[in-house]
Parts: sequence; C-alpha cells; structure tokens
Amino acid sequence: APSFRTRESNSTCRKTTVAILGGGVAGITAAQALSNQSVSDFLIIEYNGDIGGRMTHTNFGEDPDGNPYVIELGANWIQGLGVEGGPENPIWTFAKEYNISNTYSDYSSILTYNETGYVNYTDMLDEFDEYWGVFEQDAGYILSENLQDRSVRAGLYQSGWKPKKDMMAQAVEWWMWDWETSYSPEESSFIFGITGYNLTFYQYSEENNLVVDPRGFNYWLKGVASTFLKPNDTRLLLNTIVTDVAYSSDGVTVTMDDGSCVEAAYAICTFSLGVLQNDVVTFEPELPDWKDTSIATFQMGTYTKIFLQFNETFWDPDTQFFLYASPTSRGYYPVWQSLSTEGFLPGSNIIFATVVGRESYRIEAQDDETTEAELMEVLREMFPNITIPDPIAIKYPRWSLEPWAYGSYSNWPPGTTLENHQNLRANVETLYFAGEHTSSQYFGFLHGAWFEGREAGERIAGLITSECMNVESGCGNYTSYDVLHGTTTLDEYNAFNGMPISPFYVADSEDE
Ligand SMILES: Cc1cc2nc3c(=O)[nH]c(=O)nc-3n(C[C@H](O)[C@H](O)[C@H](O)COP(=O)(O)OP(=O)(O)OC[C@H]3O[C@@H](n4cnc5c(N)ncnc54)[C@H](O)[C@@H]3O)c2cc1C
Repeated sequence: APSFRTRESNSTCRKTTVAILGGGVAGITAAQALSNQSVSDFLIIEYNGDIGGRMTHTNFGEDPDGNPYVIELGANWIQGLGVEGGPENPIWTFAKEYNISNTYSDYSSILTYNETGYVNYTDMLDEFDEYWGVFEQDAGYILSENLQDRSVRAGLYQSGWKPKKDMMAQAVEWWMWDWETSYSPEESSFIFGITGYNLTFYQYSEENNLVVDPRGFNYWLKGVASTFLKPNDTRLLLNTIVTDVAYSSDGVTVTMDDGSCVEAAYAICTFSLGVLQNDVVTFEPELPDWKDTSIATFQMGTYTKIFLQFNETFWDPDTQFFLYASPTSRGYYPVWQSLSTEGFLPGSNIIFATVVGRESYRIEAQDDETTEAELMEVLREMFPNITIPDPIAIKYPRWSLEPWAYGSYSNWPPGTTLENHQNLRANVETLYFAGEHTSSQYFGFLHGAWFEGREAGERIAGLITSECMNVESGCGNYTSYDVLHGTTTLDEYNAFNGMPISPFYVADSEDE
C-alpha cells in the first residue's frame, strides 16, 4: 500500500489519505466505510452545494397557503423493498430509520389512453406479463449455458411478444421496459437486463414505494453522513469542481477548476458514467485501454420527469398512473403520474409526465413553453370531454445537459460481458471507481451506488488497516481483464461462414 503520509512532498496541495470524488450515495457510503474502520483522514470533494448527487429535490408550485411543494428531480422510488425474513434493500432500511415518507406504487391503479381519449387496453399489460415468464426463463438459459447475449428485443420476439405497429402495444412495452431502464428493448442486453431485474425485484420484492417527503428523499443520506461528519466538517468540500486526476502507484493528485489541489494516497472516483464519458475530467496518464473500453461500452440513459401544476385535478384523483399511446411516436409522453392522489400530495393538482432516451434528449433541449404546448396537446387528446385549463406551474430538470451527471443512470447494451463491466469497476493503480454504474447487480439504482461505495471504501480501508471487512472478494485491487476476446477466431472468417474474402482484403494491394 502506498504510504502517502510518509512520502516527501513539497507541493502546496492539501494532503489526505483518501480523496473521495463526489458526494452522492456512493461517495458518502465510501466515507462511512472508511470511518467504520477508523480511517478518518479523507476528503469528500463535491461539485454541488449539497450532498446527495442524483438523489435531489426542489421546490415546486404552491400549496393553498402559498408554500411550495417539494418534488424529487432524480431518484424517487425505493425499488424492491424486501420481505419478512429475506434480504432487505438497504435504502428501504434507511427509509425506515429516517422516517422517509413514501407510498406504495400500485401499478394496477392505471387508466389507458390513446389519441381519441380513454381506451381500455389494460388486458395487453396482462398479456405482456405472460410473455415475460417465457422471456426471463430464456435469459436464464442463455446465461447458464454461456450462450451469446442478444437484445431484449430479440428475447421478446422469441418469447412471442411482437407489438408490431400497434401503438397501444408499444405503449405497454414502453411501460414494462423502457420506463425502468431508460433504453429501448433494441438497446438493452437480454442477459443483464433480466439479471438486474431479478436481483432487485425477486431478491428483495416487487414492491416500489414512491418517496414524497418535504425534507427530500436524500434526508436519509444526510442522516448517515451526520454519523461521521460534524456540522461544517472541513473534510467535506462543497462547490468544488474536479478537473484533473493524476494517478500513479504512489498516489493521486486531484486538481480543481480554481487551481487548488489535493494529494492523496488513494482516490475513489464516484462520478457518473455520463461524466466519465464526456471528458469533464482529464486523467493523467490517460486511462488504460481496458478501462477506456468499458467506459465507452456501457450506456448512460436519461429519464426526465416533467411536473405540471393546475388549479384543479381534472384527472381521476383516485388513480396513480395514466398511460398514453401516441398514434405516431413510441415513447411520446407515455406515462403520467398523479401526485394529487391520496398518499402523495393530495389536493396539490400536480401531475408529471415521464420520458426517456431520445425523447428526453429532444425535450431537455427545448424550452419550457415548447414542452408545455406539447404536453397540453397530449392531455387534451387524453381528456377530450374536459376543458383543461393552462397549468399554473411547470418544471423539469435537464439531466442530459447537467455537467455533474450527463444523464440519469446506466444501462447495459446487448452483447457485452461481465468481464467488460468488471473493468468499469476495477481500480487503476491507486485510483478506485464506484457508483451506480459500477454495480453489476443493481446498476441504475440507489442501492447499487450504496453497495459499490461501501465496497470501494472497505477495499481501501483493508489496505490501510490490514483488516479486510470485504470478506467475499477481498481488499485492494479489483479483478480486471486486459483482453476481452470475441467469439469468432480469425481462421473462422472463411467461406463456410459466408466470408470467403478476407475482411482485410484491399483491391490492388499485394497483401490481403
Ligand atoms: C431522474 C432519475 C430518476 C431515478 N430514479 C431512481 C429511483 O426511483 N430509484 C433508484 O433506486 N434510483 C433511481 N435513480 C438512480 C439513482 O439516483 C442513482 O443510482 C444514484 O443516485 C447514483 O449515486 P452515485 O453516488 O453513484 O452517483 P451521483 O449521485 O451522480 O454522485 C456523484 C457525485 O459526483 C459529483 N460530481 C460529478 N462531477 C464532478 C466534478 N467534476 N467535480 C466534483 N464533483 C463532481 C456529483 O455532483 C455527484 O454528487 C434515478 C436517477 C435519476 C437521475
């Protein structure tokens, strides 16, 4: 282990043993793991003015007394709670400990619409569920037999689900797939899409509870942080933007946009995959090819909630979800969620629409007025017999443009491997990585960030204290793979496989 504290250093950089880059769930959990092993010499460096990262809230609209409501712009659900006697999602454990107010999302509380208004196609939701049974078994078979991965689209097709151009079936499919992963079935890995689903919803439970708490969802994380950080703790550097990370086997130097710097024996980078993919931070030396390939391979999705407040609740106040099938465009403002319903913010007259992927990019790039006009057109199609007033407030985040996130959460493309993902997790010398995206089990979820932050903290604490708490996979270096092989060897590029001409053939060249 590098013994930073004994190293000679003449630089004026602030010195610490562990620099934790980012104060989201993974960063705070990493710091907690270090503290739990009495490693108190760390610094948390955070871009924003508060901790929480992608679990963030804001004020919106007004209640009858003129006070704003609090809405969650990022993470909103505790997903997969746990059952009596079984393992429990740690976020659910914290939600209970800190009395985070939340309500069960009842996915059967749904009304379905198309461009003509209310049309009941909920039977298609049940139909999709039947295909899902076959679909997930197929994925399990592919995994256990080590067969080639394919897309979720291919998996759905082979299970018999073919929505074709039926836009209501497309809306159902969006509700069942894209809404969770923020990518289409074509863009998602069959094996790892199903693995991720199983590990959260079958290991814990299929329940999702939506958080609506005036203190914000991240109140629990602040509670956790307060167990090892004092008020105004000088180890938490807020409003501090990292621009360069220089690493070696001796330690890491982190430089900020104001020119200040921190030298550490180790660093844990918890920046999102979107941040890593957008060259916000320069790594010196450049990250090795195996690391860079993994950063390039995995996807950063975008999930956008668009909140509207009206002066009345013109939709059914007893229904939680409203599904809309656009006649022309799959994923065009498909899911609407009422917050005006009992258990959420009753009487608030707030409803929000969710879009993901390409629609998110499109909508996040346009102004509120343009989006409001599109939303109102959809609502007027859904409720043709009601005179819908104009909204009194609109708000939505631009996740795809946020320089500290560049997207919402990660997803696995078809055809990748666990080894490739392991390279996303693995450390490069003294520089470690953690976050939602480094979790192969729970990518995209708060609990994924929590487990990964804890593991990175424990691995480093194990090096420093010589006592390894991470019993299953050890401390110090993560496993990584220098080479990721494909499935077809060069000699198999031949006529029998439909390629009699060498893929390297160049006309008029002496060499093939
Ligand atoms: C819209 C949306 C909806 C979601 N819904 C759910 C949900 O319902 N349930 C669920 O379980 N999960 C949900 N998630 C996912 C969940 O929010 C994430 O998995 C989790 O918050 C990620 O935590 P993290 O610590 O890995 O990353 P982050 O929260 O991104 O933390 C990284 C930190 O690094 C900081 N940072 C970035 N760049 C720099 C820099 N250059 N210098 C200094 N600091 C920097 C950031 O400000 C951030 O605080 C949702 C996410 C979004 C965006």
